[in-house]
Amino acid sequence: MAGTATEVQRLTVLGAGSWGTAFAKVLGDAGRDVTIWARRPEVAAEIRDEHRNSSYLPDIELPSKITATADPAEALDGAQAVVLAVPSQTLRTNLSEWSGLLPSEAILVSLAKGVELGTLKRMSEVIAEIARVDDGQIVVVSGPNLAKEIALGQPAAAVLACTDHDNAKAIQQASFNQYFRPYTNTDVVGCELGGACKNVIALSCGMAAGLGLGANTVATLITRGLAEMARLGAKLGADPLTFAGLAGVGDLVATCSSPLSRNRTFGERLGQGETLEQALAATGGQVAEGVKSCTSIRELSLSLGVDMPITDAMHRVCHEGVDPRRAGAELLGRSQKHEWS
Ligand SMILES: NC(=O)c1ccc[n+]([C@@H]2O[C@H](COP(=O)([O-])OP(=O)(O)OC[C@H]3O[C@@H](n4cnc5c(N)ncnc54)[C@H](O)[C@@H]3O)[C@@H](O)[C@H]2O)c1
Ligand SMILES: O=P(O)(O)OC[C@H](O)CO
Repeated sequence: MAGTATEVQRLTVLGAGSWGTAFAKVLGDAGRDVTIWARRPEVAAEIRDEHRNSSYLPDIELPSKITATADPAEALDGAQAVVLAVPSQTLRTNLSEWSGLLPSEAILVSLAKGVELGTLKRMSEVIAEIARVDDGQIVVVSGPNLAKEIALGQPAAAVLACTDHDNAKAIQQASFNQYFRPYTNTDVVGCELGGACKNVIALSCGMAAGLGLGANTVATLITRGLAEMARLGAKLGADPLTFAGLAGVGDLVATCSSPLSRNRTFGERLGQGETLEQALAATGGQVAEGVKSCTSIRELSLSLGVDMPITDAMHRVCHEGVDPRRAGAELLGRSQKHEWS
């Protein structure tokens, strides 16, 4: 943990969705110069000229420190840190298009919470592969960070995980402000698994709510969800303490209980009887990562021999047409066991 963190003043955020825009605001409110890349030129123009992103964060005024462009080369020019704020399943394609433009020394900051379908890789693994950087150059952001609340300036904390403490510290200094308190951590595996797995558990909690079930059921799903993500983490070398922290319990509680969560809302729609297609159509183009990550995390758990029954149930409801009530009954009817076995 020796060394001095470089001061990061100029950052680029690639992705102008909910979290990319809210995180850019965090950085701007911390006094940093931020350029957002937006896929749609009209979104870039609105951010640059009117300091708003009405598609994703209506009614939020963005700091004047933030500018935007739809040209990735212009966005990345001179960046000391590059924040990747696109969905986990498109990150590989997005990053492949940008990799030749990334400043070689820039710290790469990952906001995405998911496990890639097919490769079963965590986001930092995808970034290291495509950008050809060491893992010490990649900082993972995780924790209870519902974008709208952060954009409103409501107090929240996060974890910045990196194997290189100085790089985590540099992003900590760049993002710390009056309402956003980032902590550093070196457990990248645990922080990424926590962020990806909690989306699947939030689907299940939403589904329970959609079925008219109450707080006991939700608390059971959160707690047993924590147990299954911790089992997966243990198998992959994560620090068990991470799951007791912001990237574990913290994010589970926020995502599984807030109506602002896209994953919880998605699950609620399924619980109310909507089909996958109907629930997808209602997302307004915003990503509910758990819908795809339930499949990749399930495959990962099967390949490692880790029991993840809630994740398995969510995969079967989302992708095998199993009725939520039946999935719930099957979860309850599994063989009896010790709490920690
Ligand atoms: N929204 C939150 O509260 C929040 C908080 C923490 C982490 N996250 C994570 O951050 C990541 C991004 O989430 P978000 O909320 O900003 O998502 P979003 O759906 O609001 O925005 C996604 C952004 O990616 C862009 N994009 C680029 N290429 C794309 C493609 N091929 N397909 C779809 N979109 C593409 C979109 O234009 C959009 O600007 C996710 O992994 C999410 O789990 C979100
Ligand atoms: O809206 P969700 O369900 O993608 O959750 C957002 C964040 O990950 C909460 O920390």
